[in-house]
Amino acid sequence: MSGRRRHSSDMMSTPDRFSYPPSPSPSSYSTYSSEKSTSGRSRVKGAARSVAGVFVACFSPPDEDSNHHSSSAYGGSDAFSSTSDVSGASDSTEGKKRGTARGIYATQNDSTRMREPGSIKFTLAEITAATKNFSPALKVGQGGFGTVYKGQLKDGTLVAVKRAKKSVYDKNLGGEFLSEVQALSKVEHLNLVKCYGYLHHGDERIIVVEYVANGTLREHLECFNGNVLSLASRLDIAIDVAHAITYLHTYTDHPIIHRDIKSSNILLTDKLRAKVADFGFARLAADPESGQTHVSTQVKGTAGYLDPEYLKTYQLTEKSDVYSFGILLVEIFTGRRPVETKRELEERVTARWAMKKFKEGDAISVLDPKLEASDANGMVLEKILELSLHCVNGHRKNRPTMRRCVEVLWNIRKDYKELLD
Ligand SMILES: Nc1ncnc2c1ncn2[C@@H]1O[C@H](COP(=O)(O)OP(=O)(O)OP(=O)(O)O)[C@@H](O)[C@H]1O
Repeated sequence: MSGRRRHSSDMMSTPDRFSYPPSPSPSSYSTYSSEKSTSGRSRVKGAARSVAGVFVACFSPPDEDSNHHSSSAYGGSDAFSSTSDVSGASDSTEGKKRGTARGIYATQNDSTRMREPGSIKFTLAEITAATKNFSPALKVGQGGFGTVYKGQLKDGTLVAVKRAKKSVYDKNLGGEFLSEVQALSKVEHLNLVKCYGYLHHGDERIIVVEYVANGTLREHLECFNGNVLSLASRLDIAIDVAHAITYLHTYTDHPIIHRDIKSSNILLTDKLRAKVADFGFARLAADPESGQTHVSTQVKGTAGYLDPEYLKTYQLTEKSDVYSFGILLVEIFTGRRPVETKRELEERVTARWAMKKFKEGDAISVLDPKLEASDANGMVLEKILELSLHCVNGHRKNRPTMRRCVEVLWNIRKDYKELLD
C-alpha cells in the first residue's frame, strides 16, 4: 500500500486469569480443526523456496507434537520459536516508469471502443478518462502489483484503478489474467472490495475495483486521521474481515485462498466497515517462470503474517489465511505491527510477545495503549488472544476454520455488549 508502512507481529498463550464470561473450551476449537480437502491448494516453487527458506530459518516453528489435541488450545505449538531479527513488512518495490498513457491511447484499436453494458472489459478510453490520463494527482498508492489511481467512471462510480507495473506484466500471463479477473468479478460480498473489471491492452494490465474511501486498517491503527479506533470498532472490523474470508473459503465449489491477509489490505469505509482487498490477486502478479514473483514479494513484504507451515511445505491452504488472520487479530488489538524491528528482542515479534504475556496472565499489558485498560476491554483482549493463539498454531490442522473464528468473534462481541450494558 501507500508509503506509510511499518512493522510488527505476535503470538498467544493460555489465560487462567480474568473471570469473565466463559470462553469457548479448547475442544470447541478442535471440533473445527480438521483439515479440509486439498482442492484449493497450490504449490509454489523456484525462487520462492530460497526466499521462504530464510523465513523458515527465522521463525523455525516449534513442532510441539505433544500439543495436538485439546491441549493445543492452550499453548499448543506456535510459530514463534525464535525472535530472530526478521525484517518485517517492508515497502513494495516501485515499478519502473511506464510509457505515457497518451502514447498508449494513441494506438487506436478494439480497446478504445466503448464497453458493452455489463461487460467487465474496460476500454483504454474509459480508463484514461476515469483517471484523467493517469494523473499523478489521482495516484493513491503503490503496491506489489503496481500503481493505484482513484478514478471516476462516466456513470459517477468511484473506482480504484490498479495499473500493473512492467515487472508484473508478461505476455504468458494473458490468459490467466483474464480468467482470474473474470472469476474474481463474480465474487460479491459486502466485506470484499468488488472487482469491476479489467483492461488488457498491449502491455497494459489494469484492474478496476471498488474505491474504498477511508484508508487502510493499518493507517487507522496509526491514527492517521487523528482518531483512535475504539475497541468496539476493532471488534466489528475483525468480524467483517472474518466474514469476508469465510465467504472466500466457502465460495461455491472452488474455495479462494486470499494469500495476503494483512492490515494494509483491509480498507475501511466512512462508517468504519471493513472491506478486504486484493483477494486472488497474488496469482495475477506471479512470475510465470518461477510460479511466484509476487509470492516472493509477499514473503518479503508481509513476513510477519506468513504461515510457517506454508513456508515449510510451500502448500497453501485455507489455514494459511487463518494463520494470517490470527496475526491480524493481535495487530488490531495491540496496535503493533506483526514485526517491530526497532523494539527490544522479546517484543520484536508482536504475536510471540503478546502470547507470552497472555500465558503469564498479563494480557492487559499488550492492549493498544491508546485504548482504556478497562475490565470489559481486558475481557475482549483475553478472548481475542485465546482465539488468535489457535489461529497461529504451528500445525494447520489444529487451527480453527474461519467459520469457527466468526462464531467465536460473535460471542466475544455479544459478551462485550452485555458487559457494557
Ligand atoms: N480499492 C481501493 N480503494 C482505495 N484505495 C486503494 C484501493 N486499493 C488500494 N488502494 C490504495 O493503494 C495503496 C496500494 O494498494 P495495493 O493493493 O496496490 O498495494 P499493497 O496491498 O499495499 O501492496 P502489496 O502489493 O505489497 O500487497 C493502498 O495502500 C491504498 O492506499
